[in-house]
Amino acid sequence: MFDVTRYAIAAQSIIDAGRFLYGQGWSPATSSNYSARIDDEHIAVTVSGRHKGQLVAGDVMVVDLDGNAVQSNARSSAETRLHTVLYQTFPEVGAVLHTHSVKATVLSRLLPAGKPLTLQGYELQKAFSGIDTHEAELTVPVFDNTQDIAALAQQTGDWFRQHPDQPGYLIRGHGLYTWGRTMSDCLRHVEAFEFLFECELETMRVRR
Ligand SMILES: CSCCC(=O)C(=O)COP(=O)(O)O
Ligand SMILES: [Zn+2]
Repeated sequence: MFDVTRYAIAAQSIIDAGRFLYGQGWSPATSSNYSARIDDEHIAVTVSGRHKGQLVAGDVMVVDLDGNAVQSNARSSAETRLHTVLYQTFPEVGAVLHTHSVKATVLSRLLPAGKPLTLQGYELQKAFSGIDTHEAELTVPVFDNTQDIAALAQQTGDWFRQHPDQPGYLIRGHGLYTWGRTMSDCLRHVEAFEFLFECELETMRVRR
């Protein structure tokens, strides 16, 4: 069982995040999925296929950390396991956001296969929790897109267990996953990534 008040707070944070992310153009149409922790065993997560700019309470449901629906007949996000693996791996994670922006999608397609995106020298890197200098090196792995979400969950879990300080990853031609202790930390991380992706794309354009 889960606490209903905690669920309501988590669901509202997801609804609000959807309005913001859709408004920025980072979660068009039914793309993207969002979650927020309720307790050690449960998260609130978006129902699959819902428009993320128009979320209402019925578009958010509860799953356990194995991705099983709790007190709901709805189908949770097709990518639920990409969320649960992060909550299982990092007990301090309180929210996970997956977005489908143009910049994340284009940049992930331009990066050479098998190489992560390395970010260094940007003052804005300090927007990420735990980073206090532009000299820090952020490594953003790029996983190939797949419809085999269980396999991708395994891959991402394995990578982040080895790199627990890195705040997100790209899926090629698909989008961004990032997380934080709170929903507002997580939203800040999405914004920071978007700024940095734009800088990287602009740098590539100028260097061509
Ligand atoms: C229309 S986008 C294709 C699915 C996807 O990548 C996504 O983020 C949304 O899937 P969900 O099942 O969470 O609605
Ligand atoms: Zn997606």
